[in-house]
Amino acid sequence: MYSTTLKEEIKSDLKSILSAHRYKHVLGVAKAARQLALRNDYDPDKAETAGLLHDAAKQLPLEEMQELARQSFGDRLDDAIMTNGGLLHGYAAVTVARTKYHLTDEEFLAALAHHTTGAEVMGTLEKIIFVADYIEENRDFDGVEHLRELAAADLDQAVLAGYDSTISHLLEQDKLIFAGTVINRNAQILAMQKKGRQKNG
Ligand SMILES: Nc1ncnc2c1ncn2[C@@H]1O[C@H](COP(=O)(O)OP(=O)(O)O)[C@@H](O)[C@H]1O
Repeated sequence: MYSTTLKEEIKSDLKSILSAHRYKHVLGVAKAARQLALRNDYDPDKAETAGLLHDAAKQLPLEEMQELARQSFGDRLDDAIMTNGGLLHGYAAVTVARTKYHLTDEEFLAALAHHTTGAEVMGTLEKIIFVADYIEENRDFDGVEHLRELAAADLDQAVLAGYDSTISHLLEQDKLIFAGTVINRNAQILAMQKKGRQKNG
């Protein structure tokens, strides 16, 4: 399903539609996703393919992203997401994956959709792509090394640190913070607390 042939086809398509900088980032995310999958008992080819496709709609005009997102989500997305390409492109990538590559696996599509916003409940692949986007080898921001260390040790801690990094960065820049990110961060903390309680009996 997530074969070398498919990955090569996707890479060749992306190379022609993305800037060199974005294409390099995408290859970095695919590589990081593969490594995180191997560390977390997940299918590495599926994770690598999701890494390749996560930004497939990133450089389209907002109107095209909106049209693509509507094809998969109808009017279910918040206006705050629908009007912000930075938040919307992952949801638009779902339609690219479905229509261009005939990928229909729900876990796979959710990982594309939620790679920027996160979600209140995330499965392993969603977490892998969310974290890979921060830690891939071309990223160079304050705190990236710490995030890489967390990701190597504990995927859930890295997800939380990812939310924190985005929120801090937006605060520093006096930018709007999509409220869903704060809600999803709280849900991640509660899920980690619950898991800790279960582990400790
Ligand atoms: N909670 C949020 N509120 C507002 N903007 C956000 C939020 N989360 C991410 N963004 C912005 O959306 C854009 C896309 O983020 P992201 O998908 O992580 O980047 P990339 O596509 O480069 O990997 C970034 O400019 C980021 O700052």
